[in-house]
Amino acid sequence: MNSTKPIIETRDVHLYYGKNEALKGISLDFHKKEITALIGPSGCGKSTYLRTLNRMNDLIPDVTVTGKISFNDQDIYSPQMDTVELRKKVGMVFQQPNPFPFSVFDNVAYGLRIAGMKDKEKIARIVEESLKKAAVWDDVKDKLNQSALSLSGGQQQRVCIARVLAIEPEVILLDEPTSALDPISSAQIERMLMELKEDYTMIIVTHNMQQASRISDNTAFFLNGELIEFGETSQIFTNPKEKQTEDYISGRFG
Ligand SMILES: Nc1ncnc2c1ncn2[C@@H]1O[C@H](COP(=O)(O)OP(=O)(O)OP(=O)(O)O)[C@@H](O)[C@H]1O
Repeated sequence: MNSTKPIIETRDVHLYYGKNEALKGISLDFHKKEITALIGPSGCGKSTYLRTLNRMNDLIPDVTVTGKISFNDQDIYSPQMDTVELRKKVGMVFQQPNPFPFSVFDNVAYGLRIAGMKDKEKIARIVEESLKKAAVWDDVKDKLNQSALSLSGGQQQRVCIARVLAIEPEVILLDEPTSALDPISSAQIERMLMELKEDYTMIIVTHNMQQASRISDNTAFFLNGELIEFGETSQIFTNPKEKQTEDYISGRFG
């Protein structure tokens, strides 16, 4: 296990939707430049937990979060936390590609312009770099002024990843980023994520066990709002300590 200081630390995190307790005391750490997969059956709280890490649950009414979550040693639930800044540093990619109904270029430039950047050359440079890092530049370099909605699903998802990269996050949260895509697009995204690991910390929710075992360093298995087991991915998939983990990864339930 990694002995460096975690970039994100979570301690005894409980989350309630109204009275329904969806997370029942999760403690888990994430280290720089590692990919962690969150796995578990539908409804076990993976997406809910992922959203606590950049306070996306704040946007849902009647949610209560207790426990502690820190990013770079800052308590992200403290009243001083600027959630706009937090979500720049801890970006998110969703299951369905969700480009804005603008051109490819404007999608990726969006966050830069919102942040007040006016230098057109600088914006163009960052857009190109981000599209290259997201491994979609060759597909779109002649279509920068076309609507992002005219691209394939896989290309749209990579443009959405470029949009996140443009605002220089440290952590990228990915909620089933390939489940709406065909196998070729999924494989392209997996390759890209493994390349991005050189520079970013990533946490990915996935139902695809092969995907988790191919790309992640660590795996956390959730069940009914609890963290059942966390460990190196190779250990979780070859020698799980808990019977529930073994049953899940061997397809006996879920
Ligand atoms: N916006 C919401 N309002 C109320 N309850 C919610 C909301 N989102 C999720 N829940 C409930 O919280 C629990 C955990 O859901 P969550 O979506 O986090 O699970 P999951 O493991 O990500 O599932 P899946 O793999 O199907 O996406 C479920 O019981 C779900 O019904």
